[in-house]
Amino acid sequence: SGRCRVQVAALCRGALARALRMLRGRVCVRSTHSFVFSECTHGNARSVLETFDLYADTHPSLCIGPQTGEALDEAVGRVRPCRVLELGTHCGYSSVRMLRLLPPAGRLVTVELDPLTAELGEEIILVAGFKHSQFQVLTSSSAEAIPTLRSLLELNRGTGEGLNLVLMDHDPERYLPDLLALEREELLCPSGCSVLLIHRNRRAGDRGGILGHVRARPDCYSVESELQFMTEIFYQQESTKENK
Ligand SMILES: C[S@@+](CC[C@H](N)C(=O)[O-])C[C@H]1O[C@@H](n2cnc3c(N)ncnc32)[C@H](O)[C@@H]1O
Repeated sequence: SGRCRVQVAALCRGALARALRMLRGRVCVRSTHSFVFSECTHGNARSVLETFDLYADTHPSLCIGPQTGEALDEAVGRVRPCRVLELGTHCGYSSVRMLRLLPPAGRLVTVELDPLTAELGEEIILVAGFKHSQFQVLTSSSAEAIPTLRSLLELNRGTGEGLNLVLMDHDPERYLPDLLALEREELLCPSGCSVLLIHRNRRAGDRGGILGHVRARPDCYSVESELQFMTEIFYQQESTKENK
């Protein structure tokens, strides 16, 4: 019974730790949202981003922040994507960063697992001045969202259409399975798609095994750049490459 008590105590500690983590996550979302909502100039995406950065100067924050944000801006400016997928909306910081740089026909689908976070993130994107014709927030896990994207984005198979940019900042454990699902569903644009992976700690050094997958498939993948907090991989189907 001694061992049983120890096991019960360990279970309780695990449950408590999980509950605290969730609570902290929610506190972070609520306080980030209310700070940005009350301090920014509504309708002004730049002011929204500056207010997020101001908040992160003095509070813990899950947003990618200005440094990685600039690397993201550079990628969006270079790719000029028409169709963007973001996994992990959180409060909408990276969504706003990308939306402000999309070409006029550009559209963003962003996926957030937590319903409260999705709601608050969506509100911030609207506050920044973007319209539902430009973006959509899906409240679901990435695994559930991916199979719905073809009809949502009105993509027809075999027409060469697809996502031009994917930003993964949800859960490094999901990076590889979600990339495999995007491949399986033929959602990556055959003529080229940049996949940006955010990594925040050393443990995510192998980006959840995704780099192994990419390096084993040189026919359709290359590693474009590996920055401190962001890795860019490029997908292109061999048949669309010139002068092979
Ligand atoms: C680090 S935050 C994203 C930060 C955001 N890119 C930014 O810069 O503001 C990660 C978010 O992903 C969400 N998330 C975690 N696992 C997920 C999954 N499997 N599918 C969708 N969202 C997920 C979390 O709820 C959290 O809000």
